[in-house]
Amino acid sequence: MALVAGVDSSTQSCKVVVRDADTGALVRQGRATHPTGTEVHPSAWWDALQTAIADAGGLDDVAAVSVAAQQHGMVTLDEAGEVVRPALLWNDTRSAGAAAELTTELGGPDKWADAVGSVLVASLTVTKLRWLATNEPESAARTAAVCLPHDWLTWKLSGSTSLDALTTDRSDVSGTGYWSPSTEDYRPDLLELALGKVVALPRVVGPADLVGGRFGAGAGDNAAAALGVQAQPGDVVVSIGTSGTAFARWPNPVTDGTGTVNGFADAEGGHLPLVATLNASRILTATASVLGVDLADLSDLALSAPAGADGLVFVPYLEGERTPNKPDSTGALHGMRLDTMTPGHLARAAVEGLLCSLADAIDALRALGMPVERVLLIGGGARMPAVRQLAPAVFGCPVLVPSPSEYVADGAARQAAWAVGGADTPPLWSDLASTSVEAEPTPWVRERYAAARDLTVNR
Ligand SMILES: Nc1ncnc2c1ncn2[C@@H]1O[C@H](COP(=O)(O)OP(=O)(O)O)[C@@H](O)[C@H]1O
Ligand SMILES: O=C(CO)[C@@H](O)[C@H](O)COP(=O)(O)O
Repeated sequence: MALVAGVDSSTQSCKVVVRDADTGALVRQGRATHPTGTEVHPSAWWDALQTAIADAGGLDDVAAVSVAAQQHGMVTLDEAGEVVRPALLWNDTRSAGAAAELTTELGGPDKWADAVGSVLVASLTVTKLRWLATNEPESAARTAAVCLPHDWLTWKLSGSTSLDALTTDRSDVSGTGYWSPSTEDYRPDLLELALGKVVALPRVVGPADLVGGRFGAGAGDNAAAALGVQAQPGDVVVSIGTSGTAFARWPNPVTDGTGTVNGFADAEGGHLPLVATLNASRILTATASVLGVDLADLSDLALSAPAGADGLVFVPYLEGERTPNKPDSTGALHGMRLDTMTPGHLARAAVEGLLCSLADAIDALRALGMPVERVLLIGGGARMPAVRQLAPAVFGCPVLVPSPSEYVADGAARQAAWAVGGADTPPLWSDLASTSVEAEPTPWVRERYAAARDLTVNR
């Protein structure tokens, strides 16, 4: 029995799974936590990976390992391969001004969408490079190479210290803002526009390539999740992690000049139009903390209140927001009355606010012509019964909830199995165990949310 391993180095933690390469059966797994904050030294990811690997019983017996990770994080390396400064993560909004500058300099949002598949917001790596050039010119001057979290971890695992050995994959590089999903080429001119110079970039390897004899190409975490749930055309995957995302596999590059949908590539040679929000599972943890309850009690409270929380609306922009692009926004509570000031109403409004923002994301994919035949709900937040139960009511369609698993790490493991097997397509692993959840649609919940979501103030 050949074994493969998959890693998910995500925002809040690192997870490692070891699976049977032929059947996909889970053999062992491990995890470790990441530091909080939106600026993290990559060595913390490396330490967490070592802990998670040890927790998973080591990787000596696996044929291949693939690393998937949070997207967009800016990892800067000097000539010697040393990290120049802590990475700015996807949810760090300090480069919002840089995004606006670069947008103007290229001639507007459509120009960026055409060039790199996405309209610029602070999440994209290229905006972080402009921020670096403007605010830390000494660090920018020392920077000899730029890569992403999964590129750096794969390189470190390989033991290499040469910048020439850095590799990435289509799915993750498509979120940098200096690679075109249409031509599948880097745009060094855009890198130079941002950073003031061209630096070394990872070589983009194919989805099923093996690097250094033992490492898969790796992927952005959402593309890996699509591999992990074995997403098919017509499926929309909704993930509730630190970020909220909705994405679908699609054969052609997608551009959306409004900036709602990112035209990313996937990890199978196709494309992955994706909507991402800055606020998702932490809406739940923050609300539980305010109420002084745990997540299980928050779920019970939410289910104890009526649909629509009697008009209480929670606009969940607690960390600013990326979609819609409101980096300086704060969240808001609307509809506060004596009778809606109860823990149950607040819990309900938090869950519904989260789901309404994701329903908007699904609608944006639909508006670009993506079929929504099945909605698959994954990520840590999908473990909450209230989220699972209310999702079909808010989304207005049945929702498939795959049984809890680390789908990003699973997808990375499936990629590793693909690389080892050498077939044209990833191996078909056994069908997901999942539950279909249905509920009577509650369109008024979304109408009320739509009326409130623009009523926010900035920090
Ligand atoms: N039962 C649960 N109910 C609600 N939220 C949960 C539950 N279990 C985990 N979470 C939340 O899910 C998040 C982690 O999910 P995950 O998908 O691993 O995120 P990420 O990939 O961003 O690190 C945490 O914020 C955690 O609080
Ligand atoms: O920025 C994006 C997608 O564009 C996020 O989805 C990150 O990739 C972080 O993912 P999680 O840690 O929340 O899973």
